[in-house]
This record gives sequence, C-alpha cells and structure tokens, in this order.
Amino acid sequence: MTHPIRIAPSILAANFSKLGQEVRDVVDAGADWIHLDVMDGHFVPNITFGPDVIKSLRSYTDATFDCHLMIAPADSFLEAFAKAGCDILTVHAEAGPHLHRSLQTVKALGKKAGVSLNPATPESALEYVLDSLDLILVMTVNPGFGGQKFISVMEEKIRRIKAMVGDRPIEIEVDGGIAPETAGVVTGAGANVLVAGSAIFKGGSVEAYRAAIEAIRTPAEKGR
Ligand SMILES: O=C(CO)[C@@H](O)[C@H](O)COP(=O)(O)O
Ligand SMILES: [Fe+2]
Repeated sequence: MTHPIRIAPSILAANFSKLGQEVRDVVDAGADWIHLDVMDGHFVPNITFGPDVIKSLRSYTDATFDCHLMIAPADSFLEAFAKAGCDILTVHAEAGPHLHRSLQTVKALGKKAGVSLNPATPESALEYVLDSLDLILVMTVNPGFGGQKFISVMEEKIRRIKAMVGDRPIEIEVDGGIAPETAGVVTGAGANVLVAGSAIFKGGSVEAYRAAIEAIRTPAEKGR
C-alpha cells in the first residue's frame, strides 16, 4: 500500500515560549502532521512536556497530533495522552514491559498505534505485533535530542521493515537528522512520514517554514 508523503515537524526545535503560535505557523506553512516528542529523563536523557501542554496546543490546529512517547513504562500515561488530543500514540519497543499490551491499550482508547525502534534494535522486534500496528517509527538517531546526524545504516533497516510490512496499511516514519540531503534516501528505502525538527524550525517565520518543508518534500517525492 502506498501512503502519501507526510512531513511532520517536531516541535522539539520550536520556540517553546510561543508553542501554540509555532504549531499554527508550521501548519500554515504546509506541515501535514505535528510531531510531539515526549521525554521523561529516564528512558531518554532529556525532559520535554506532558499531556497538559499537548492539551493546550490542541485548540491551535486540527492537524494530526503524532505523539512520540519516549517514556518508560508508558502504559499508565496512555489514557492521559489520548484525552489530551493525540491522534497517534507511538511507544518504544524497548520501553516495555509488555509491548503487545501497550498496543492493545492504545487501540482500546480509539487511537492509532505506533511502535518505535531505537537504532540498535533489530526489526525482528516488530514480528509478532505487526497486525496491531498503524505506524512504525524508525529512529535514525539515538532518541533524546534534536540536531543529531542521520545514522546512514538505518537506510537498510527501513528497507527491511518495508519488506516485512508487505501489503499491510502501516505507515513508515523516520525521525532524526532528516533534511533535504537525507529525505530522498529514506523515501527510496520505503519511508513515507518524515519527522524534522531543526531542519524546519531554524527560520522562525511562516515563510521560512514553508521553504524548509518544501526543501524536504521535493527530494522526498523524487526519491520514491
Ligand atoms: O524524537 C526525536 C529525538 O529524540 C526527534 O523527533 C527530534 O526532535 C528530531 O530532531 P531533528 O533531528 O530533526 O533535529
Ligand atoms: Fe521524535
């Protein structure tokens, strides 16, 4: 199944003092989804924001809220993120303790379910949960921070995941170091959702965001 290319700006790189306006501006500039990086200072060595901040952003746009949960364990917080207005809840396979149960909980909350894999985690971790998934998030950097370099061996991993997915209607998302230079590489390997933080938010205006999104979308479309 072929999904459209989607550009999902990560607000981790936005101006946190005016997040609502940043979300509105980047959607006006052509963003398809808003990527929300939730970090707990335990699963990853950084802390960001939780469901209350997401809830306060919900009134700024109808765009899909794509929530990347870098928290362990995630299960006791899933309901709060669902109620905050997230559309997709992605948990890490490494966060445990029961990945299958986490995915069933997300589905029971009426949300789309995603699994993310750290760079060192093999794609075989997905084998027995494939039929519960709406999205697979391939980390192309180690999670925790924006502005890191794309790990090029992840191209092969995306390719293998694309083959595993087959005809299932699962979206393949990539996250970390996505920029005009890497966009075509990841879509050529099979990804269709491209998260980008620093490559989009560096400009600070709607016009700059529009140019940055197009600078990723064009090679992403060509790379397919
Ligand atoms: O999940 C993460 C980092 O853990 C990402 O979503 C980053 O926010 C991406 O930032 P860039 O690499 O695009 O600057
Ligand atoms: Fe992310």
